[in-house]
Amino acid sequence: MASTDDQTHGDVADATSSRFNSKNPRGTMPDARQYKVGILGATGTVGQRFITLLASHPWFSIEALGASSRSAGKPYYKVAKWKQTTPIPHAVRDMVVQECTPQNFAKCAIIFSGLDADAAGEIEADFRAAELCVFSNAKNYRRDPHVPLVVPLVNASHLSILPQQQSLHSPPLKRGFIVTNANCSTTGVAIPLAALEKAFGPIEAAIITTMQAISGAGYPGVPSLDILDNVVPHIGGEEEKMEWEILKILGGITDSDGGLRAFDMHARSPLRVSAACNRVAVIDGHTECVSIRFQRRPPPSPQQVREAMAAFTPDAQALGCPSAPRHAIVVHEEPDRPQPRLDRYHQDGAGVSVGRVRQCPVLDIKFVLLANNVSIGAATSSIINAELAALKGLVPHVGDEMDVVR
Ligand SMILES: NC(=O)C1=CN([C@@H]2O[C@H](COP(=O)(O)OP(=O)(O)OC[C@H]3O[C@@H](n4cnc5c(N)ncnc54)[C@H](OP(=O)(O)O)[C@@H]3O)[C@@H](O)[C@H]2O)C=CC1
Ligand SMILES: N[C@@H](CC(=O)OP(=O)(O)O)C(=O)O
Repeated sequence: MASTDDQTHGDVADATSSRFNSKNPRGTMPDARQYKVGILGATGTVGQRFITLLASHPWFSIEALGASSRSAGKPYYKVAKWKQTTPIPHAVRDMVVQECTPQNFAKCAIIFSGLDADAAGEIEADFRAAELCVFSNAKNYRRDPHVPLVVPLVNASHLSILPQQQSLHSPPLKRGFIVTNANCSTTGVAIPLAALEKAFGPIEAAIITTMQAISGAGYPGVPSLDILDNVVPHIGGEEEKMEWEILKILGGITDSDGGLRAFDMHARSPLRVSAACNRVAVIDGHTECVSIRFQRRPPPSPQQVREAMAAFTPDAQALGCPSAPRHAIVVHEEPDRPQPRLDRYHQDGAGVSVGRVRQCPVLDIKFVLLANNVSIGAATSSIINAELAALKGLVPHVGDEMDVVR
């Protein structure tokens, strides 16, 4: 079982828990220089979490903030409806919010995007075309055949498609790219599924029922009269995203006839996924009930599943990404865990909590998971993706020659 030695509970833990991976302690940088980063959608739910997490990041320093023209030109503290449990970091409080144009972010090596999907498509494409490295939370490019959809604790290897994305761009790019992370519910379930496929081989079927927090809908999100005392059994487009994104994330990359590399959508061992998504009256933290069937017969026992999940060590941890959780999956023995209120800020929301691992009388195994939708479901994943890209030499410092890094 994963140790819970560093476990802390409740919202206060957000401000106090030890954040950075001890394998790569604070201050250890790939090349002793900080990367300047910009945040698009900085005033929103995900943008605020970016700011909180990046304020003390050992490699990244916040250089510029962007949002809509409603906010541009004004000091950050005046336009952000700040909902984090810690104050706005001093260094960004008075920063003037910019329009989201590449010129305003020219000093940045890395761009984190928490843009509303209605705006993200065009803006992120413009930033990539301006040779900026974009790490996006928006759904717009997740299905692009040359854009990696990376859950950093699962498929960091998909970053290897980036040179192809750059060479196919018109005109070809030297440093700009887009990396997306997944839908928040997708991210939560992809991590234990990846752990189990690594230990026991292909999973054939997954049936997932989500109970998703209000913050998943951004701010101000779902009206209180719709969600208080209620469960809403529909989140537009969510089920389709989960059923599709899991296949891209858990699939590999193959070489096709034309010499182009392509995502194989878990095609060699087809996985069928059914998702049912519900909005519940929880502020942060998506809970998911998952039943799975393995290809292998006989399937692993619940105890073997618990042990495999607790032992799962993703590349991001082994490589020393500072924001990777110490335990990718924390396995609970208590029959009433995980719970959003108790478990969502464990490890600063960077891991997944799993409990109630038991036999499923219809498929093989069932369990419950909890993932912080705004942290590992959004901002934390983008940040670890950028750490991975930096470690792999894919993110040059502004002003560096590209042959230094490739
Ligand atoms: N919340 C979550 O749990 C998750 C969210 N996501 C995705 O992350 C993205 C951000 O979500 P979230 O933070 O919840 O959304 P919010 O609605 O809270 O924030 C949206 C942000 O986008 C900015 N924005 C809106 N329109 C424009 C525009 N035309 N030009 C420039 N900026 C604009 C807003 O700026 P302003 O304040 O000026 O209006 C704000 O900063 C979305 O794409 C969402 O789907 C992904 C996973 C999880
Ligand atoms: N739809 C998710 C959050 C989200 O914005 O997802 P996506 O980035 O896939 O649109 C939720 O409501 O909880």
